[in-house]
Amino acid sequence: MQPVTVAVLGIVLVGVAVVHYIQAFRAINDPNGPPGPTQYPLIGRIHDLPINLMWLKFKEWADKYGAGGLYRTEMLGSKFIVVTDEKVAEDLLVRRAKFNSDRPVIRSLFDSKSTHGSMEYLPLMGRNQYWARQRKLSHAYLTEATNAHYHGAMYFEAKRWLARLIADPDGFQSSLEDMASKVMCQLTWDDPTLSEYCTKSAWGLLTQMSPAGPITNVLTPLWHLPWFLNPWKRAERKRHDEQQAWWMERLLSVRKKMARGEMRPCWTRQFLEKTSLKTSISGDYEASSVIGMLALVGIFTVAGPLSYWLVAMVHHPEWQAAVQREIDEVCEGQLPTLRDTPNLPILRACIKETMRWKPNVPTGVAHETENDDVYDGYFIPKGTRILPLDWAFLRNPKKYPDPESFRPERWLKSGWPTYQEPLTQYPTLKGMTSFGWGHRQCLGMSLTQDELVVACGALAWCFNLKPKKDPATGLDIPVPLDKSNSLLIIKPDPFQMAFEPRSEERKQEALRLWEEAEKSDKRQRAAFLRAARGGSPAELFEKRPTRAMPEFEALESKKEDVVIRITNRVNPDSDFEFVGSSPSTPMGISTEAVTGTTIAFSFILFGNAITQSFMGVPALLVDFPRPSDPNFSERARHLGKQWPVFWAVGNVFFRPISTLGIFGYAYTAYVASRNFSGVGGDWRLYALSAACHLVTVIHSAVNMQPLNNKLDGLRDPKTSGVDVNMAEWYARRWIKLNGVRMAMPLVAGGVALWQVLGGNNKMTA
Ligand code: HEM
Repeated sequence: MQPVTVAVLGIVLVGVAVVHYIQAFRAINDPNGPPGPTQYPLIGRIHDLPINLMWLKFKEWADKYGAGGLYRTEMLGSKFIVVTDEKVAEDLLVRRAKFNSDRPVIRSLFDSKSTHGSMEYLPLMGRNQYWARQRKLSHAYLTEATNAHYHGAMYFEAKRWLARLIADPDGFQSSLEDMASKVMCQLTWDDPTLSEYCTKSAWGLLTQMSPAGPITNVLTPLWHLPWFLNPWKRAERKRHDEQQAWWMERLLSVRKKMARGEMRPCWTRQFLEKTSLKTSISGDYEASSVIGMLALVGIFTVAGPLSYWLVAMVHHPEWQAAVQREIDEVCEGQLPTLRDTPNLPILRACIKETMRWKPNVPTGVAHETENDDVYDGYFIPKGTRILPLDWAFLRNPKKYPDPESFRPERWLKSGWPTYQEPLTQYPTLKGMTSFGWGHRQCLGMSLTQDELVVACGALAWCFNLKPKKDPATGLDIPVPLDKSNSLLIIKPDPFQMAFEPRSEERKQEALRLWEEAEKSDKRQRAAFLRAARGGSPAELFEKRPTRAMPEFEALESKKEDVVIRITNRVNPDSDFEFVGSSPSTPMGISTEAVTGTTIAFSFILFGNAITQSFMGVPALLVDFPRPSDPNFSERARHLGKQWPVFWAVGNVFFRPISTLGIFGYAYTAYVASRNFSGVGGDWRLYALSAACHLVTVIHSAVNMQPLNNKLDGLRDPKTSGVDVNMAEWYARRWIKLNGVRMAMPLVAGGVALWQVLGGNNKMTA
């Protein structure tokens, strides 16, 4: 090629690229679209959005572009509407919740939205069937626990924490998280000793899902590198598999203890004993995930505000003193309990102000739109992420004058825009913007408020929270106000402070309370075990039917992003040990729907066969003459004419549904054999049901059809060659053979129904 030609081609190509770029630039910065920082094609605004303290940059843009309550931005092709005003959030996320309640994909998790049925992370799921049923279950369990004051778990753990702070004040940050974790481990598995691993596991998931976690959450294309070049995917596979195995091990261990009558009440027992019989939760895998996820989500969410409470109290000794005075007066020297909550408005105001001042999910959690929409004249395309920027809501100077300062009086004194009466009820954390919006609003609001009242109340009762003195200089070591990690749920960076018991008497009282609580707990546990082993109360808890759940065996699925392949043998001494499982149903088909429909088919076929054998054919044979009777030939011909009418429905309708029965039961057998979620039971019995339908179909074709032809042929014996004298015999033979078409669907449907209702499990329990 001539150099001139090359040059011309080069210029043309560059020209085309420039024109495309300009067009893309104009499109992305459409002057009729929502306001926002200038976007660049492909990258959007990724280049100047810092990974650290990202919400501050979002707020800076909010101040510049968000006067109308929202602005838009883009990151590597993902469109964002950042909402900066509560009213707009209300419009978009509550009033239009029907189509604005989906979640965006989190790239560095496998199937974060559960699109392919992984069913693992309720708060991250798309708006699908798994989310709906898990949300319902979580809501029910949390409400019940709230009403029962968490069965004393919070009081118990708060006392333990006070004793730990007295013994090791410098370890306060880890004992604080451990306290929150122990509360959740008690509620979920009645086992506070699991807290350490649970916290570690929560940390792993939180990091993995945060934009400031693995780079693949920001530079998403990296996630798609081949496995051998992809350290992020390999690391996530390991983390994920360990977490799922651990959750599953928890459930199996509860079931084992239940079998011995040794399991005290907790959510997992509640599920296995009661909920599993009536819920649509698909099985062990899903149950272990929803309960495990609840345990995880309740750790850092509560630990964050609790850490900031310490910061607030150290910086505001005047409010600390006010809280202490209130508690001393209201509780008359006792540790505060949840019954005191209405009488502790200053405590609640300081807790709420802490959460306003230092929100621990500062960016909010993104929703994703499922429809194209127009809001306030702006077009919002389907698939846009809507980010309710909590940092901006809580720093709105109109609603929160002097927003940067810690001012609990804004909740306590009339004249402040946020003041609300009665003070026995307000201030309350419930309904705060920090807990999100619409159909996805947080389910842990009551738990958070209650745990913070108990824990912060206990701290104020026992300690003066102060800066720590530097032993070298004798000066206060500063407690920073603006240092935190940058994960989705934040907490302050490690800092030092002092926990000074308010008096020697209080200190001794705190130690005594813990000693007493610990002894009483041990006594109760021992008494429960004794009763269980003695046989009587155990019967209250065991030998109840639990829903049939398949045991687990190795499985691999081809779809890398969906498969849950648990490879480590977590519990070698368990009867229930397993090496793998998959949560999803093949091709996303609901097994329960298939099995239910197939069982219905079986019983329809059974009903049809009964009608034919005991009504239909006998009716045709009423007063059938003998062959010697002069009317015989005419009557036989008549039978031949009636027969196709009688049998047509069988051919057109019942034979195809009998065939569908084979496929339906075969599918269920396959699902049960591979431990996909869905109905429980023994796959061999479902295979037996499929075989019954197969027998029916073959029997119909081989034995019944020739008789049909003969009966049909009675219409015109001369051409068909049928022996007319045999007319009644053919019909009676047909009735006899039809017995198989009655028995087989009955066996198939009966066995399958029995399995679905958990009968098979009762035998093995
Ligand atoms: C200070 C404490 C907490 C804060 C600030 C918080 C915040 C949030 C936020 C922002 C969301 C997403 C809302 C949305 O998408 O609009 C959420 C969802 C959720 N939270 Fe919390 N949360 C807290 C404590 C808890 C606790 C203690 C639990 C339970 C033990 C909990 C359970 C959940 C669940 C299950 C969801 C998912 C709801 C869904 O997707 O349908 N949260 N939370």
